[in-house]
Amino acid sequence: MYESLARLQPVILAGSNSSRMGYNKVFAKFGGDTLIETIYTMLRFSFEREPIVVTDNAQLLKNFEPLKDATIVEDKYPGHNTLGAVATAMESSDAENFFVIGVDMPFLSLVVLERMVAAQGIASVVVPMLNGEDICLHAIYNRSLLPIMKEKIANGEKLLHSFYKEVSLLQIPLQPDSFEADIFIDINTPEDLAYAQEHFKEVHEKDTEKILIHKQ
Ligand SMILES: Nc1nc2c(ncn2[C@@H]2O[C@H](COP(=O)(O)OP(=O)(O)OP(=O)(O)O)[C@@H](O)[C@H]2O)c(=O)[nH]1
Repeated sequence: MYESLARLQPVILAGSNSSRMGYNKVFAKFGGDTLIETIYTMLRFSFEREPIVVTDNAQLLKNFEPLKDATIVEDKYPGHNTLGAVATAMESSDAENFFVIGVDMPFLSLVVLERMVAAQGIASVVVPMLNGEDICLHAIYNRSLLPIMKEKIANGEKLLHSFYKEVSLLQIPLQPDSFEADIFIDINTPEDLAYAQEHFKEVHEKDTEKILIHKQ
């Protein structure tokens, strides 16, 4: 089932602004662990390649015991946010395709992921789309994007989708109000965290076959 994910390089963006959360959300408690552990473990068990964690403070994460064996790289383009972080990941791995997820998105749908994986190779970005919005931090990026990303960085850009209009892009539409769409929660505030915690229980009860969660 997970065979098609084998070549993908999973990447967790774990920068630590967290201004809406009020504390570093990387360490927010989620499902008994922290968000970073939840995602890291989930990806480790689901992908063949070891996840790369990209952060603006590598030492902080290296000192965190549950990540002691993790590959943690520090942003090579500080101040260039998610755009710089993905470029950093590409420069730290020889992989062709990168599955990029934010540390604040603790669920993965196998159904959506399989659709994305099937589409990789057709376009240089494969991104789920919900209500007309691209979910940039749950998407697959091809290495061929690196030059345009670096060009954007040189021009002062920070946003990952700054180059979307200039490259081949495949959007995977999600049905609003569906179970699939429901798991695309990103956690920005304490209220989001409380909601996701509640949702976490529901997801467990509902459909663990289709959802990758860290519990094995
Ligand atoms: N490595 C890295 N990750 C980042 C950076 N900026 C944002 N991220 C990650 O990208 C994801 C989405 O970022 P935001 O939702 O804007 O999170 P944030 O900037 O920490 O939070 P706010 O300050 O509330 O906007 C989160 O997983 C962040 O950890 C960055 O400069 N470097």
